[in-house]
Amino acid sequence: MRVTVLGATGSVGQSTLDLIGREPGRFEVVALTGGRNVERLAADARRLRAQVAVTCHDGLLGELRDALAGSGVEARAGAAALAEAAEEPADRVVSAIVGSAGLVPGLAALRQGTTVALANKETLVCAGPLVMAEAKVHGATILPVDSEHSAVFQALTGEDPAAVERVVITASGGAFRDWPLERLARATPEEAATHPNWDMGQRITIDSASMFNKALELIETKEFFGIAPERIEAVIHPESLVHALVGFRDGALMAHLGAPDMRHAIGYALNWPDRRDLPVARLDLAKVGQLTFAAPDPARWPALGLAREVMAMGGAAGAAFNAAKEAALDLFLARRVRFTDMASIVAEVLTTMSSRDGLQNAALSLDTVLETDALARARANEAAAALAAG
Ligand SMILES: NC(=O)C1=CN([C@@H]2O[C@H](COP(=O)(O)OP(=O)(O)OC[C@H]3O[C@@H](n4cnc5c(N)ncnc54)[C@H](OP(=O)(O)O)[C@@H]3O)[C@@H](O)[C@H]2O)C=CC1
Ligand SMILES: CC(=O)[C@@H](O)[C@H](O)COP(=O)(O)O
Ligand SMILES: [Mn+2]
Repeated sequence: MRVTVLGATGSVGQSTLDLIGREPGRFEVVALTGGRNVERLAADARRLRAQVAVTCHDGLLGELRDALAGSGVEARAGAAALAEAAEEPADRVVSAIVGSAGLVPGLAALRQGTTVALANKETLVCAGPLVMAEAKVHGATILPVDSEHSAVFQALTGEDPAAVERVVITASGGAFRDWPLERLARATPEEAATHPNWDMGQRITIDSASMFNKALELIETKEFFGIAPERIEAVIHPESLVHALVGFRDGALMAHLGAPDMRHAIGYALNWPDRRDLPVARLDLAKVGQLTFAAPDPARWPALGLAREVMAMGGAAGAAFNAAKEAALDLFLARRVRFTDMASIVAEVLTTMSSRDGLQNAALSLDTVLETDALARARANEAAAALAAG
């Protein structure tokens, strides 16, 4: 099987390479892409005998070439090279870049009619209708890798979509689930970047603490499965063992359980439509003992309410929401805004852009999405400046 991994140096990327490395001879690695971590990219490209290694940073081409000298792996750099790598013929393209930067290369792969294993949820949040339409036109398949969406996909296999009554995705509650509300404003990036159950990249881990990750996932569920927003629920489940549940018209609720290990969802997408052995821990339910669920508190996690507003708006609202969230996260990481300011900034951007920039009426093309993304980042920085000015 020919495989390309976009975002190979990250958390999902490394879990993917772990699976690939366990089955020598089964996979032919076409392209691996990364960003700043040229050393890791080159080492993995050598070890797995990739045809091409690409860093998204033009300025790192020399470093990548040096690191690959004598290996036979071709070094490339820059945004265009990244999209070209995604277009190389492959049986699976794993889309695991973080942020809206994953949209263009993911779309490039879909336009080749490739089967894309999609971890980059931002692709669907920013441009869901466009991406799903392009996949259809080009005969491409999207397999969800986000754990909740892989779980829903598995629960739906063989079922009549018309019989689905609701979809429930679970949320751990992140780092601050049990913190007193008044302490949240003083939370540091280091505290937010500690997940209770999953070992993930820094950005998604902080998004779990703010619940922006689940907000993105509500939108991802709507766009990928075509389910009406009022039929999609998020429930707090601190153990992260039940990933999602699908409710049917007869009242049956089918749950997907598994250890919090992304190699399950990644392996499922690599092996689909088959199931093969995967090196993930098996749950001992007697040891697990009990599973707990609770309704999310809107005061603690305003991001969920914002996601509902975005789904109601439609148009380019998803692109603005995601970009404002990314910009607010950058500001939080730079310690220029407080943890709780992130939701205020995103809310302000949505309000401003829906009244001044016609967000909800935008016809969704790639250009509109990219323009909206850039504008929302600028608006988020304006909102942060206004907050700082008091
Ligand atoms: N981690 C997880 O368990 C899960 C992740 N996801 C989703 O998967 C995606 C990846 O997450 P995760 O693996 O945690 O992220 P990481 O931050 O660990 O990795 C991100 C990857 O993207 C690369 N990258 C960063 N910026 C750019 C850019 N501008 N252009 C091209 N490549 C870039 C990084 O390169 P480098 O590091 O070399 O700079 C790295 O390879 C996200 O969309 C996330 O929401 C979904 C479910 C679970
Ligand atoms: C593993 C995965 O899919 C993450 O998106 C996970 O859902 C994050 O955990 P939270 O439930 O805390 O957001
Ligand atoms: Mn998830």
